[in-house]
Amino acid sequence: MRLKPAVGPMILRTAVKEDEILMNGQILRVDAGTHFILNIRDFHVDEEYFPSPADVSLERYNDPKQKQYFQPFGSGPKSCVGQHFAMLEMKAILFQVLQNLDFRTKSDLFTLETRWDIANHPVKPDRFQVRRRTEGDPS
Ligand code: HEM
Repeated sequence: MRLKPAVGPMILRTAVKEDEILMNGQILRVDAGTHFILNIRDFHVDEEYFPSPADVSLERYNDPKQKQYFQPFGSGPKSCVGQHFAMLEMKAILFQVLQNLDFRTKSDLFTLETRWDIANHPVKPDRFQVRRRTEGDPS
């Protein structure tokens, strides 16, 4: 969801009124009606928000800054209405699948080439080795 956000990666916004925003240390004047295209993936892999961005670690989300900039569902009043349902559904499915099956792949998630149609998926089919877990396997 961070390295390969499932949906997007662009979030679109339009300024409803004239405003000023701080960008790269400079104040930028914005006219009403200005369109913004925000790339979620770009800031998900920005060193400034996510140190060592290629590393996968759940500990990241104990850090308030990384938690704030993790935006796979967008944010604000136009964010994804299905996000809580989607999180529950994904956790339930992953729990069942990972409890029973062990997946191995030679691919590196950071460099794996993917593209977005509606959802994000690998450009080339990937090869996974799948094995049924047995009792006593390391989790
Ligand atoms: C992994 C699953 C999902 C991801 C990553 C995802 C991601 C997103 C993103 C990035 C947006 C744009 C948010 C923005 O502009 O700030 C969005 C909008 C939306 N999503 Fe999802 N979504 C997911 C699942 C779902 C599900 C399960 C539903 C419905 C049950 C849903 C319904 C919607 C709707 C209706 C919007 C438009 C909200 C609006 O414009 O006010 N999404 N989603």
